[in-house]
Amino acid sequence: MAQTQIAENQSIQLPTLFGDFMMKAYDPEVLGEQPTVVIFKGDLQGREDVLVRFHSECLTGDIFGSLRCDCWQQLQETLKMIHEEGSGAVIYLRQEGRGIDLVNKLKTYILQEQGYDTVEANVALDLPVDAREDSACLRVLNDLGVRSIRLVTNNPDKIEKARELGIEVTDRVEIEAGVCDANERYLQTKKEKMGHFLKKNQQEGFLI
Ligand SMILES: Nc1nc2c(ncn2[C@@H]2O[C@H](COP(=O)(O)OP(=O)(O)OP(=O)(O)O)[C@@H](O)[C@H]2O)c(=O)[nH]1
Ligand SMILES: [Zn+2]
Repeated sequence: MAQTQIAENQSIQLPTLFGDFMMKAYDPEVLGEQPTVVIFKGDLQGREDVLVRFHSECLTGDIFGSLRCDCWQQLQETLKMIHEEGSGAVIYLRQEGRGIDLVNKLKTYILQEQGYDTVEANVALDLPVDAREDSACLRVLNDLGVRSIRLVTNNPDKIEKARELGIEVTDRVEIEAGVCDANERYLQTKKEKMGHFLKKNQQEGFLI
């Protein structure tokens, strides 16, 4: 007979293309929002310097493999890194379009097709350039018992926001993946206008 008593917030096993992981979903704190998800490996209770990525939802990239951005490649690369290291976590935040939502992101894509860059397109539509709020990360890290993290990101703002939340970030792990024709301008804009630590480009190997 199956055990029907399910402990609150229990993790499930998630075998993936990248190895065996565990997964948990958290009820949203705000009604109507999507649950934050964590996919992780290893017993992280009390651990320091855990490899962690805060990954912002990107339906076009994460689900359909869009090459307009680098999200899908970053997600895959991080899961591979965690698997190789034997422990770590990806906190999947429901912040589609850097928090402006999918419909608005697609509107910005229409402007980008007319020549606007990713920042200009948001501004032209009177949308914030970055509307993300990361407090869910603290909730997840506390739940897993993680003491400090090595954050997988190229975004300096993410590190600063994490520290403001009280998360101890001991190091940054760079994650450059999947530069191609379709996302080169997007990456260049992240580097020039948002200060991302990005080096590579597809021809010369490095962004200028
Ligand atoms: N508004 C907007 N959002 C986008 C666009 N392209 C991708 N995104 C969203 O951007 C988010 C990912 O953020 P990025 O700026 O690519 O990277 P980051 O997460 O800040 O930094 P990394 O940790 O280095 O990946 C996802 O939520 C995507 O849906 C775009 O052209 N406009
Ligand atoms: Zn994306």
